[in-house]
Amino acid sequence: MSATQLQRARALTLPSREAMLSRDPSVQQFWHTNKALFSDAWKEWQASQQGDALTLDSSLLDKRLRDAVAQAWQDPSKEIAVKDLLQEVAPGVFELQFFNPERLADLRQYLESVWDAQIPLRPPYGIVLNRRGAMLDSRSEGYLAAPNFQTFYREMLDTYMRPIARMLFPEVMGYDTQTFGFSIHYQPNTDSSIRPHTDASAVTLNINLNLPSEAFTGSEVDFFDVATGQKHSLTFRPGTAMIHRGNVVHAAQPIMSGERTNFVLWLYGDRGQIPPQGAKRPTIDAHERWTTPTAALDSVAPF
Ligand SMILES: O=C(O)CCC(=O)C(=O)O
Ligand SMILES: [Fe+2]
Repeated sequence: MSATQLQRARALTLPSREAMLSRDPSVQQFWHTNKALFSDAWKEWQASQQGDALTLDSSLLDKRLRDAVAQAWQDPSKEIAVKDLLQEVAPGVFELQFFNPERLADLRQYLESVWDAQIPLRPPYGIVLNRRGAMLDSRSEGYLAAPNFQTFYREMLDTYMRPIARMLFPEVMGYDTQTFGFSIHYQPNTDSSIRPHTDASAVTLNINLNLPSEAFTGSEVDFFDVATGQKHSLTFRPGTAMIHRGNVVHAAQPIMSGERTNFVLWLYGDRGQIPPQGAKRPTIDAHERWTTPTAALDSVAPF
């Protein structure tokens, strides 16, 4: 009997961490050569999961957010109800309850099953290589191509993130056609921190996936305010998200105990464009904000 695509994908050996870090050409070739195989394997894996599979949909999200967003899509003049759920926790950094903490166990279990699938997944290595993270966007090599996850990923970006980003940062309008995303996982002694940097995004939504029972210490995210020279250290609570322009300098302090898991989602324009420095904040009608761009998704990946 011939092997299935899932079996074939599982039989492959992931490029070494050293090869990935040195960006050895063989690594890109590995992902490129096996792209269709991995895509088929994820479909096959998903089919094999039916029955005990979690329905990945907006029922995982905070109910108040879900209701306010649904109302704003119906009637954009009511978007203020969404804005009321956002708190500015540092200059230009807004916090919101994104996931329902009580549903995070389901989502995390899904992500565990993704690891158990043993299909090669490419970890993110933007600034540092995060060993227990995965690329989420279809533009990325070795991304999490399970179709139901992809539908959910698009919903997070299209239904939730983009209109919220446009409300807070109107200058991103038009620089928000393209998407990018990855997951990260910190734990002491392996991947524990990230140095100060800006993101190559117009806007970043960083969502925490820690269960209420998963306490951690350290791992504050520092946001640097260039205007005042002040540093604001913020701590994620389960299911909360922080949304900020990509050009805000930020860093993650070392995690001292426990673990932290987040989804990091980006929006930017075609060919990686971001709003020019000091871009004026245009006045945008609410009806323009609550729309989904029709531009084709390009295939440029920031890393
Ligand atoms: O630690 C965090 O949550 C922030 C991660 C981050 O800034 C990044 O991956 O670009
Ligand atoms: Fe970042």
